[in-house]
Amino acid sequence: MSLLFVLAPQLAPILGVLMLAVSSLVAVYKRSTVKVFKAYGLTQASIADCVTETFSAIRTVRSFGGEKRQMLTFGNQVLEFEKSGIKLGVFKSINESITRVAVYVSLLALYILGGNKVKAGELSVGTVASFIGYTFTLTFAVQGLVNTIGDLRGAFAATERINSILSGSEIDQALAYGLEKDIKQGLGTNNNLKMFFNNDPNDKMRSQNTRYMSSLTAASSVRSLASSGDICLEDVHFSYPLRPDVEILDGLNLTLKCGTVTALVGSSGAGKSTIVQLLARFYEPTQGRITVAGEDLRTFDKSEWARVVSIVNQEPVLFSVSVGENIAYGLPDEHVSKDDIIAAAKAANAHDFIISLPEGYDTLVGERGGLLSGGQRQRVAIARALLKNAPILILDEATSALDTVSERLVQDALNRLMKGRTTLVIAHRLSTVQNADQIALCSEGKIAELGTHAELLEQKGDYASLVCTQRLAFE
Ligand SMILES: Nc1ncnc2c1ncn2[C@@H]1O[C@H](COP(=O)(O)OP(=O)(O)OP(=O)(O)O)[C@@H](O)[C@H]1O
Repeated sequence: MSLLFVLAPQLAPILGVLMLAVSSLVAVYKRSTVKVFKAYGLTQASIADCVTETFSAIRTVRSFGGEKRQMLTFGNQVLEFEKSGIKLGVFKSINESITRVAVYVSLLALYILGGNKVKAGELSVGTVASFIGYTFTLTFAVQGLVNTIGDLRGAFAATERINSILSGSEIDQALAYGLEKDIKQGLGTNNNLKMFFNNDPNDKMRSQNTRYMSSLTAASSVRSLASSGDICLEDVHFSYPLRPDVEILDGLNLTLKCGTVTALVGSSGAGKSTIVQLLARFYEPTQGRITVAGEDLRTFDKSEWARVVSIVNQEPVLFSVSVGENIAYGLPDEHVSKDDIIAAAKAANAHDFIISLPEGYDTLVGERGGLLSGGQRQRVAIARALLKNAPILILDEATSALDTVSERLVQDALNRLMKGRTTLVIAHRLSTVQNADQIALCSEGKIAELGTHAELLEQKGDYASLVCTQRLAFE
């Protein structure tokens, strides 16, 4: 810049005007495109959301014949995206045109003025030529800056959306810092993981984390407590964060004796799945506590707790990798040998169907395991749970969606899985829970009846009526 002033003090004011014009245009450009870029980013994100949601719940969509509705929603979003894209394009081209016109008009003025000065003998041709050369370079640099600022707008709009999601949820210390500790142990040279932790600017938060982590029960104790102690839900109250005024559990007490099977029954909406979510620590009780061998679960870090609890759901989620890799996912942080995978698959009654697949254990299972039948998916999930070998097992309506043959194979595999573990089974079909060591009937957020099948039948209470209703339904 100073070189330019030395070269041509007379032309510098023109350059100043030129720079001022371009800078003003940059400022105007920045302000005018914020909203348009934001709308463009949002419509793009909503298309992605729609696709992810549809494909992750494709069975539900199909079972309701919802394809047309999903296609309409997707089509509307594409049109919205097209509209906002065109609007953005128009904005970009108007701004680009104005910027270019301003630049070239300024250059024209420069040529005229420079030419006149040369003609009058005030400046040499060389000076004017170098001046114009520098001005060109500067102009293109400013234009590049304008374009970069344009791209940054899009990035800012996306960042704002991410921040609005992050700021809406509090950090779950038991999960976040347990996870951080876990990942740090395995960081090694993995730069993909390192980038999550290198830039923590908040030292205060870090010292809180350290205090929090040091108050946790040691990892080795978690497994031994879970393997040897009863699990007690003591006066547990719970409301979901999105409906804090509705009490789902209202002073619930229940003991799951170590190494035995407890069946949880009750009408729809009674709170059975909520109990599972609390045991898995997806949520914490709003009042009361859950203990294992007398230790409050909140003193365990969540990743340690996750290692000692296996959950097998009615609709197990498989990943779109091979069958073998899905089974090995039972121990995600370890190298699992092929022999261990096969042993788990055999115990889960899954080996025979797996070896009949086109590529055996290397066969890909498709998106969410969609290339396998419901019973096959469950047996793969059971093999995964067997490999995990967790002392606590939760079966959430694991056999209710199967035909008789599949159900027998799955039930057989489950019996093997349940052996020696503290198990909680949720099943609507009472025939599947009759052999449990105890049956708990959940009603209005409490355990209303507790005992063996025979004891509860004798009580002639709600459980007895449920059994009666289901018998009638089967007759
Ligand atoms: N994430 C949530 N946010 C708010 N309320 C919820 C949430 N999940 C469940 N509920 C409510 O909590 C209550 C208990 O639900 P829960 O799923 O525990 O019942 P359930 O006994 O397992 O029912 P089902 O046998 O039909 O699965 C229901 O009234 C339900 O509407």
